[in-house]
Amino acid sequence: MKTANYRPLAHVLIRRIVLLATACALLLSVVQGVLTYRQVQQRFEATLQDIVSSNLPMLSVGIWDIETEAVRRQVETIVAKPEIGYARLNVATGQVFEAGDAALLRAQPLRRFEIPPPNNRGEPLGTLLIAVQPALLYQALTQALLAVFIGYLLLTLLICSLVAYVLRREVERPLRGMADFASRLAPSSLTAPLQLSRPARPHHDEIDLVAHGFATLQAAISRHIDTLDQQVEERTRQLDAALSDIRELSIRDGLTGCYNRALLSERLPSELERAQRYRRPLAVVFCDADHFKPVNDRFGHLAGDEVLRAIAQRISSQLRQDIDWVVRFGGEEFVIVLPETDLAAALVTAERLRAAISTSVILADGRTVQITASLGVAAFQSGEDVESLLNRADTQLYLAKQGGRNRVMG
Ligand SMILES: Nc1nc2c(ncn2[C@@H]2O[C@H](COP(=O)(O)OP(=O)(O)OP(=O)(O)O)[C@@H](O)[C@H]2O)c(=O)[nH]1
Repeated sequence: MKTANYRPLAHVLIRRIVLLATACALLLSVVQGVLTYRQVQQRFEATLQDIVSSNLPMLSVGIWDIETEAVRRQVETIVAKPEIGYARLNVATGQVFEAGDAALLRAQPLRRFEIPPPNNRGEPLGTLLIAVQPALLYQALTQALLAVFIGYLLLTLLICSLVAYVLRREVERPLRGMADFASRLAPSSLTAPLQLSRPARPHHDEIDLVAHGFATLQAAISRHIDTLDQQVEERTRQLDAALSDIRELSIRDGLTGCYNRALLSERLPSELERAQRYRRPLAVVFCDADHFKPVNDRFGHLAGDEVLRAIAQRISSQLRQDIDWVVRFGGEEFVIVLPETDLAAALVTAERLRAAISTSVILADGRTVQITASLGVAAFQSGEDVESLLNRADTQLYLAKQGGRNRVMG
């Protein structure tokens, strides 16, 4: 998977939570700001009402008694309040008293209060115009809004930090651990356990389920690989056995179980090479059943086969196990290879073979077949090739046949 586009899930979640929380904090700040603004204004209004209700009666008395100085002081007393920026008293007689910052007159709407006569009967004695002190209002408003905004901001930061910490610990680290584990998985490390080092919890969650799924999958794959290994081992064993069988079939004669000519061609050259190199003796015997055709003619081909098997068995029984070897050269003719054997010893062996073959063969059906064999012996001569050696042994066989059969020549 491409890593360029990779962004940890916990980071995405934290980002979104921070954005949403900030938006919520801003929204709440605005709402809270509006409410605070209204509270501050109400507070101002109450203060104004308070000032007016405590000062209007005294102004009324002052105007009624025409105490100009007292009226002026009263107007100044009103303006001395921090909430009031400017006050102007228009008396019905035309007199004007004012105090405070006259510029505020144009800056904002004025609050107008009628001054009733002391007995509350008759026309108002004048009008009191009041302009509030905007700096104080703004200051109060700003402080309140700032407090609200900073409060929400700190709360948002705190909550986001906690959420980020929890998400990192509970989600990001285990997920990262699983991702690393999955990317490192290889056939050689299939049994390595997934360790997430999570704090102990009373219940399981999705991450535990995925980790458990990993373990189950690993075990299943491991079992599957083991089964495959066993199958491969078993198939290899069967294949080896089949190859061995095929090899045996390819080098054995089906009727007698002796080696065949293919094996002779393959193995005799190396026997000669070894004899040549180490200057060791080696002899070859050609053995051919005498008058075998009449055996077939008289007892039948299957009986002939039986006799051939008996001859092969008799030859093998007279030889050294795992040293000498017998080849069915064709028909009723056998070649016996005698490593580490000189001509004299080979002649002795051949004579033993002849004697073993010439005892009568009792067939499975009880009939008796009398058989003999002629044998020609040749001992390896230094520098000689396979063909020459076989030819010389064959010649000796021919001589044995010519000499009257049932004999050994060499
Ligand atoms: N039953 C059987 N007979 C075989 C087999 N191979 C060859 N023969 C027979 O062996 C006989 C060989 O005959 P010949 O070559 O004339 O030789 P022979 O009768 O043994 O006479 P000499 O070798 O001259 O003593 C033939 O009749 C073949 O049919 C075989 O596998 N089974």
